[in-house]
Parts: sequence; C-alpha cells; structure tokens
Amino acid sequence: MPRRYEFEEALLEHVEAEQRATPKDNSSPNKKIASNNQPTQTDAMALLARILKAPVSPAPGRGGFLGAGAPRPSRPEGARLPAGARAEDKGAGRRGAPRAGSQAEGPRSLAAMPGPRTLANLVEFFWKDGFSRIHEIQTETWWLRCSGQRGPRPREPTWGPGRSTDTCEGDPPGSSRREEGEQWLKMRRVLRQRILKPRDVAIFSSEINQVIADLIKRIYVLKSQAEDGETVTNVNDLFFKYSMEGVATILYESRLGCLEDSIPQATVDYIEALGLMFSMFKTSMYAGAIPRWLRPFIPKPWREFCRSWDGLFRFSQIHVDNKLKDIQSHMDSGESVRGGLLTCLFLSQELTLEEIYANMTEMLLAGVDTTSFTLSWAVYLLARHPEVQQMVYQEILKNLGDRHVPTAADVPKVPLVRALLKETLRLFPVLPGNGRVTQEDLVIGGYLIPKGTQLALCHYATSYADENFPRAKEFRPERWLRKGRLDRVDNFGSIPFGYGVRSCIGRRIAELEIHLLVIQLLQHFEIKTSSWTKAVPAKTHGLLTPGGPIHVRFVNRK
Ligand code: HEM
Repeated sequence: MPRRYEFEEALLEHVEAEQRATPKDNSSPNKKIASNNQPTQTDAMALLARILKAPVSPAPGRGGFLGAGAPRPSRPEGARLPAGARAEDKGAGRRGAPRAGSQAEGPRSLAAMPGPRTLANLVEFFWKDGFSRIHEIQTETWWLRCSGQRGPRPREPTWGPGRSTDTCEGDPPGSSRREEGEQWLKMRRVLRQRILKPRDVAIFSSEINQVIADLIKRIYVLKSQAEDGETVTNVNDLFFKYSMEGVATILYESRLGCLEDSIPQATVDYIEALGLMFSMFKTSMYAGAIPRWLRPFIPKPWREFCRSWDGLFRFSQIHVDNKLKDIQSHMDSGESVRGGLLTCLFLSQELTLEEIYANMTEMLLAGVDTTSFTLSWAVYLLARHPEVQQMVYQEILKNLGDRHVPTAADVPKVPLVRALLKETLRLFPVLPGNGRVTQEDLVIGGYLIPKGTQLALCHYATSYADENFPRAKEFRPERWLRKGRLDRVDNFGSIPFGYGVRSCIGRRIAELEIHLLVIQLLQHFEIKTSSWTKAVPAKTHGLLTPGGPIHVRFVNRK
C-alpha cells in the first residue's frame, strides 16, 4: 500500500488517540473531562485560526453580505487572549470603523469585524433564501458572522462538552440533545470505541455488500423499466434507500427492505416520515437559528423541529426494541449471543437503554442523507468526467479485477476511489459548515471573539480557495494522491467530516459504504450522462440544497 495518506492518517491517529485518551487521574469526573478536553480545544483553536485566514483590515463602507466582497486576507496569527484582556470591548467598534489602534494595542472587537450585521443575515437567509446559496455566500464573504449571541439551541455545538441545551417535549431521558457534558462524552466514547477506525468498521463489509447486491439488482430493474434501457432517474432516491438500508443494517442489525421491489409498508411509512424530516431540515436549521426569545413569535419551526425529532425517536425505539427482544430470547434459550453494534452495546451495558435509543436515532438521522447526497454527487461527477471515471475504473480493474467483491481490506488497493470521495466532498461538502461555540475569550486574526460566540467554519470558503487547492474549481481526484513531498494538498482545507471530539462519528461507516459501492458500481457499469443530466445550477450545493434530481445512464460492462 503506497504511503500516500501518511500525513492524514497521522493526523487522524492523533485526533483519535486524543479522543480515546483516558486520564490517569480518574478520581474526579470533572478533572477527567478537563484533561481530556484540553488538547482538543487547543487543536480546534489552531484549526480555526488557520481556517479563518488572516486579519482583515476593516474597510469603511464595505462588508455587505455579498457586497463588494470582503478583502482576501493572508493567513492569520491565531493567539489566545492576553491575560487580563476580556470581552469588555465587545461592541466598542463598529462595522467599518477605523481600527482604534494598532495590533499592539490589543485586539479589535468582534463588532469591528467586517461582514454583515445580524439583521442583514436574517434578511439574507430568511427572505432571500440564503441557505440555497450558502456556497456562494461563503466564498464571497470571508467573515460569516453568526448571531454572535449565546443561547441554547438543539444539539448546540461546543468546543468541548459542558453546555446544556434545550429539549423537545418528547425527549427520552438520556437523549444526546440533553446530555451534552460528561454524559455526552461518555456515550461518545463508548460508540467511538466501536466505530472509530477503518478496521473497527471493516467487520461490516459483508452486511454492506449484501445491501450493495440488492442495490445493483435494483439498478437493473430500473434500467429495464427505462425507455432507453439505461437511464436511472433521480439517483438520489436510489442512494437514499441504499444509505438507509446500509446504516440500518449496521445500527439495528436488521434489514428494512428499502431496496425490495415491494417495500414493506412499515418501511414505506418510515421512508415517508424520514423524507418529511429531511424536507424539514431547512426548517430545522431555521429553528436552530431562532433565538429562544423569538420562539413565541415564530413558533412553527421549533414545533416542527420537535415533532420530527420525536417521530424519529419513536421509529428508532421500535427497531432497537425488536432487536433487543431477539437477543433476549436467544439468551433465554441459553444460546450464546454474538452480533454487531447494537448487540455489543446491549451486552456491554455501558449505555442505558435510553442512551442506546438516543444514539441510534441520531446516527440514523445523520447517516442517511449525508451518505446519499455524497454518492449522488460522486456519480454525477464521474458521469460528467469520463476521463476520470476511466482512470478510476482502470485502477479497480488492475488491482481488484472486475468480478471480485471488495471488502474493507481491498480499499487501500484502490487509492483513487478514496481520492474520488475526498474530491467529491471537497466540491460538495454536504454540510456547509461546522458550528462551534467558543468556551473562552479568544483572539483570532486580531479580533477578540468573546466566550459564548457562535462561529462557523465555512467549508466552501476553504475548499474552493486556490491557495489551498490549486485550480480549486476543477474536479481532480488525483490531487489527493501524493506522489512526492512537494505535491501536497492542504488537509485542513477540506474537513467535510468536521474535526475534533465532535467530529462525525459515522465517518468510517460512511466511507466504507461509499468506497465499496463505488467499486462495485464501476465494476458493473459505465456511468454516463443522459439527455436528462443537467449541469449543476449555481444554486445547487450540499445537503441543504439538493437542487433537483440527478439522472444518469448506467451502461452494462458485463
Ligand atoms: C458522507 C457522509 C457524511 C458526512 C459528510 C458527514 C459529516 C458530518 C459533519 C460535518 C458533522 C459535524 C462535525 C463537526 O461539527 O465537527 C457530522 C456529525 C455527525 N455525524 Fe456525520 N457525516 C456523514 C455520515 C454519517 C454517518 C453514516 C453517520 C452514522 C452512522 C453519521 C453520524 C453523525 C453523528 C451522530 C454526528 C453528530 C456528532 C456530534 O454531534 O457529536 N454521519 N457529520
């Protein structure tokens, strides 16, 4: 296996070791969290400092949301707040106001940071459908300031655990929405032990391959129903079912039947419910963005948000209960019980039942659309770039052959498949940003960011920057294959799974589902554009804006 990813792997090792770290002094739970949390905080600061780029000189009259565009800065010096300096100067500056003094005199206030004000943000996102153009907004405006307000919101992101959040009425105890501090960390640690590394999830290869076999059958059925015998309309619908079936197989250790010709009614109902949930995703985003004091005046988004969460919790509960009954009956009849994720969690008794429900729900919700959109974009990009597709296919042919059913162990033999996923996520990062709430006053890029400020790491801003990725707008998976020391990509320029202790817990599952499927799809089919395949319109990026169905032709190879 070529050592092409050694930097990234080393980085991940570091992050993972940090997440696993158990402090020597276990006497105090608080100490435990503090010592576990500290390096992450530091790393996250360093990362943010890199990502937020350089200090911007406030330019009078500039900084409209999309206006003249914020100046393109050079890299910042991220630094901690000097001792004694606190957030008192919050509000001291005004947008566009000349800086009160030089950097040596202290950091500028958050209010002096160029960029849109809260009201402008609200107008942009609520009235001008800014969520649909978030990729444009991010690449044109460096400093995307959120409300700048503290304020609990669902699953509020943190830098390190320790905040409590709002709950919806039907929240079961142990819900990860409620458990944000020590409890959350405990749950996350238990799960991470089982799905943190590629080799942890490798055991799911055969389950995933069964789902892939069903998907390929489904593609043949859909092709046979198409007028030209090749076009599959709305591949995202197909990949949605694949991702749901795949993740449910791993989480609940049972099949839902999403890919069958005749889908079981319970699954149809659930797909509809889930579809509704995802169609309300934007509403949920709005709900999360609405400050608590505004909720009585605009109650609907928050109500809808809670309703959809509660529905998902109930579904998850049914499937978990079914599996647990099954395990129990095996145990009652004296059989030894072995199984996957749910069985392990149940038998180890490290999590309570409520915690298991909550985590399964969260992972199901987070693991379907993310994976399916990424697959849709990957297939779209392959169809539009036949030369890239040919390169990837040739690698598969050479290193695995055209009939070998791949497992996790085969993935390192096809680095271009991994590179394809990275490049797809760089161009279409699914989630446009990661939110964090600062846990202490910080100085980043010469600005004082007071404790409790919500910040967003803007994926599009870094992914589409030529300085991070030469010819950034081009689809070039091979850029991720490092052939020499000088041929580097900026690994921090694209972090589609987030970073640190709150990063995506399902990353390895998603990667396995996508890698194995891409290999098998290319073994079976040449993926081509059809007259229906539309170029991605300017408004179409990421999870929030699927922007219409993607249609492609699957031409048989065999
Ligand atoms: C291509 C597929 C996926 C992408 C791009 C993705 C991306 C992300 C990102 C960006 C975050 C936020 C990380 C941060 O704030 O630092 C996240 C969180 C999360 N993801 Fe994923 N994800 C994917 C697939 C999955 C899958 C398959 C699962 C479950 C099996 C999953 C479960 C989760 C969960 C539970 C969280 C919340 C973590 C927390 O709040 O602590 N994701 N994901």
